[in-house]
Amino acid sequence: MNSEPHRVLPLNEPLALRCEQQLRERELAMGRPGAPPLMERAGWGAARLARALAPGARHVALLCGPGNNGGDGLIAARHLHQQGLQVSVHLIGGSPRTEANRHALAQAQGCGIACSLDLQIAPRADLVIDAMLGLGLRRPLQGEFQKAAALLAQHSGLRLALDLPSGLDANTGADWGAAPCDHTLSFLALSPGLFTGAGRQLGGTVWLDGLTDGTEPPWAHPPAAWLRGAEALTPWPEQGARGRWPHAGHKGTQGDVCILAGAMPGAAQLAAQAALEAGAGRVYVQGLAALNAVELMAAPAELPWLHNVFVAGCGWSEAQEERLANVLHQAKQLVLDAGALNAIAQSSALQRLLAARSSCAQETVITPHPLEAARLLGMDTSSLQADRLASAQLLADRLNCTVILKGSGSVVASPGQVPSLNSTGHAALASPGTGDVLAGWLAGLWTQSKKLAPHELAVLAVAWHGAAADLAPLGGGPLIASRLIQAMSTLHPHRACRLAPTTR
Ligand SMILES: NC(=O)C1=CN([C@@H]2O[C@H](COP(=O)(O)OP(=O)(O)OC[C@H]3O[C@@H](n4cnc5c(N)ncnc54)[C@H](O)[C@@H]3O)[C@@H](O)[C@H]2O)[C@@H](O)CC1
Ligand SMILES: [K+]
Repeated sequence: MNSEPHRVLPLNEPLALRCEQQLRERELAMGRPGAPPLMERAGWGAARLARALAPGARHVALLCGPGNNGGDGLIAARHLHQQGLQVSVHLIGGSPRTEANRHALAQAQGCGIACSLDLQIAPRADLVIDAMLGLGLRRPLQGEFQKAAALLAQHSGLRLALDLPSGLDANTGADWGAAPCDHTLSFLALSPGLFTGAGRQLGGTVWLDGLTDGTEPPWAHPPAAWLRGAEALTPWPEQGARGRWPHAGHKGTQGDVCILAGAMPGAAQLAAQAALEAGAGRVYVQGLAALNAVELMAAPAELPWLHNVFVAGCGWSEAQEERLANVLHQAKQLVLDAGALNAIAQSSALQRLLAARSSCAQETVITPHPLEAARLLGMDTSSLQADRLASAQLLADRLNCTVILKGSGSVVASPGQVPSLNSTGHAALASPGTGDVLAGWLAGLWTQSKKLAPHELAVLAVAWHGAAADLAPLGGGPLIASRLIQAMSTLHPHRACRLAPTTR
């Protein structure tokens, strides 16, 4: 069975993301004598998708680079020309540097396609295909490439990138000068860089053509990362969790959460409300004079360390930091955010305590945003953001815990596991308090779900958080944290199941 381009999101199942090296190995493993070259299949897939995305297009302009990415574009140009479209090819970066590109160029010219060194993209082109650079990107765009990217960014036609937006780093999502595209068609497998860093912003709607004919060998290595998303919610695997309370269940059977509040009461309140809505049996808050919801409870003076999931750090100031060592010693299951993370960043003793927790059968999930993660790693934020996957993994390995590195394409990393990239959510989530909601929601799920590992719970919570934002009526503005809790709550499939209650 021959593959064809299909839209990647929303996901039906976890999707393997492959680094450049794995894609190169795969290309070699798939090239068999007698089979059509992969580039031929890629160009054909690109032409098909171009027609589907812009069925009324009459004029297509292609920016083709000197490597095999340019070759994909030249083959697409040939097919589009043969289908009767007006096609103009702009050769960027000089003469072909690969045999396959040379062959594709000769074929395109042989069909009578105008291939020019002129950079001016026809303003009337309905569709512009970016085939300048793909996996072979090695440095920031300069000269002709930079000019072409600037023209592409300003063009009014639909923009389709082949394999990757030219200038986007496949492995890391670092932006080396790419123009944002409306669509990206990737070949063989998806790169992590499309889903984190600048990738979500630059790639637009992502499509995949595996270039398979059903006879390929299996991949030789585990993926570089898993792409996760709303699929994590559907088979919510834990009986009795989040809304699916057993028929004879009650608040005492669902598990409790304890939020350790700080100087800014709103943060703890949001985390507590989120834990409650996530389905925790009882939610205690310690350290607040007044609680904003009647369902929340003041924590007892003697904290029940063994039976609660604890959340520490939301709204903390320095005054709360001195209790952190005790929390790290005592809490069996612990979510650490914000102020707690900044305290740990400044203290190697606290870092050692945190790293030692897993050897005492204590589990921890930390939820840093990029600045907090950079402080924990002792690096600057831009270096951390330049490779979010690697940074999150380094942090997880160093602190021996599960890390949720927030931001565009949140990363979940744990020691010894393939990291995950989250595909749900958007910038409206970056409003004040949404991090507190995530920490509380995670704790609320965790306390009901003793069988799921922290890594999988973190994947689930992050996907839920983003999926609620994807579905909430936004009106274009930021998503207010308290409204996000409501959106997360109503998103749960069980809400719909209320119409047909079970007797289980
Ligand atoms: N790997 C695979 O399995 C497949 C690859 N194919 C295509 O082949 C592409 C990879 O081809 P290549 O390895 O030839 O790489 P590219 O076509 O991405 O570009 C490589 C060339 O660009 C130069 N270059 C790198 N960075 C530059 C910069 N910033 N400014 C100017 N020039 C720069 C390099 O020196 C090299 O000459 C993929 O992205 C994909 O489009 C497809 O044909 C099918 C399958
Ligand atoms: K490209």
